Amino acid sequence: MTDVTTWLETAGALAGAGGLGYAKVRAPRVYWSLVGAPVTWGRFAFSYRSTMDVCGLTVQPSGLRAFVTRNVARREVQPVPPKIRRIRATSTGLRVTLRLPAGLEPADVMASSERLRHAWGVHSVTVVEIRPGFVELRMTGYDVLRRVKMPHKARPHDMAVPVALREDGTAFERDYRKAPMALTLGANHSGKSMYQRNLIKGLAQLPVALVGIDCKRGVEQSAFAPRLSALVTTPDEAAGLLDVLVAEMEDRFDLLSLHGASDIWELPQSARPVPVVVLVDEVAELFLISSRKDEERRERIVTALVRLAQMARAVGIYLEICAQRFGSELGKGATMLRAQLTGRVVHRVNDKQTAEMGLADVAPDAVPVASLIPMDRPGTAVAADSTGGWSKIRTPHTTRDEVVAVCREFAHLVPDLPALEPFRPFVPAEAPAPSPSLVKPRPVTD
Ligand SMILES: Nc1ncnc2c1ncn2[C@@H]1O[C@H](COP(=O)(O)OP(=O)(O)OP(=O)(O)O)[C@@H](O)[C@H]1O
Repeated sequence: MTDVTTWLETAGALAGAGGLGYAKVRAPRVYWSLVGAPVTWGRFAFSYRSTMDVCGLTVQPSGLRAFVTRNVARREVQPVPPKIRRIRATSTGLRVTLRLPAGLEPADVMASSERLRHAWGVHSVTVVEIRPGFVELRMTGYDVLRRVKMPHKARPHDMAVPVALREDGTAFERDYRKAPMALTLGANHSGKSMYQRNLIKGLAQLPVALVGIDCKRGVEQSAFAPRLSALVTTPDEAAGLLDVLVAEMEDRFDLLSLHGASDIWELPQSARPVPVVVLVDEVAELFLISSRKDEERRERIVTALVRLAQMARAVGIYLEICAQRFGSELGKGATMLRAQLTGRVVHRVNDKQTAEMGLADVAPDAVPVASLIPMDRPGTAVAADSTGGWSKIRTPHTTRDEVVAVCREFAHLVPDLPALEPFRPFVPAEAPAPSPSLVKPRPVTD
């Protein structure tokens, strides 16, 4: 058995010494498919039992099984590892489904993931419980977050948008029906706008209304105007828009009670109002005030945001809030609002407290991971949800022009929402392509 593993590794090393060594660095996906996958598969298949044994992931067989092995098969009784139910190679690694024997729990396998990673020589091993008694080992053969390529099948659907890639090679989806309100934190240049850009690219293709609040005078969101139902760029305008959204929420609640429904998704499609996603680029701009006379506006904004965050899920109004920090220093209402934002994505932060603001209440284990995101990896973040689960993700690098093109292509999906009409951004007409000149050029020497 060991001979075959060694042979496979030697074959891999020989291939690596030639052109494939270059592929390992420049095109890790190609290298993985040609060399990494067969080598890892062989290593896994031939060392599975012994690796599980040394990692403490075996149990003593049941009395009957031990009896049969000893007396019928006449073999030595050995500890039993989890049964392999399925092995699948993907473009980024291997997926193995294991049935856990009585006496082992998913946490035992998770605790050994680092040892398994070294034993099989892969980049990472992530353990996911897929249903009671079954876990999936997701191995990646190389660092998939170095150059992010989203899986082909990842497409926006229902109210879910694949927005980034997880460390285990799967797509991270922002699902508004699972986590209706979300907070994205990160220092300057950590990749928050790139995250929102990817989100807008996906949302633009769905039948939803997009509302932008970008108090950086619209520098981030105004380019996406063709697909926006509303855009405001100053705190004063934001206060007006939020009042309109609260009124819209109340009207929608009246509609729900008329139909005896508790949620817009229970309404028949013909009566269902269109979902609205409100994207706030930098929430601190809405909280901060420069003079006493701004206090009343701030109070209005914060009250409206808190009311929307608390109740608007049922009527299909969702908040997507970005901030550099989001602590009590922003003033009254900040922590109350933060507590309502269940989905959390934390990019690189400047201090541990900011990571704690985003993650300590939903996934405390993830705080050290978020604090250690390197500066040269913009777009990398820790995404957590209220179930206590979290994963390391990175957004694909998407240019503004790509998103603008998608917004133009799907501009016809901007829904008819009369209440938002006064906030509809001005969309400059596309410059017509220069038509071919009918005048025949003449040489100047004539
Ligand atoms: N996933 C990514 N892959 C590669 N580069 C990225 C990624 N995300 C962001 N960047 C780059 O990092 C830089 C900062 O990104 P971005 O503007 O999104 O950060 P930000 O957190 O919004 O910053 P600020 O708060 O200053 O607006 C940009 O040059 C962007 O191209």
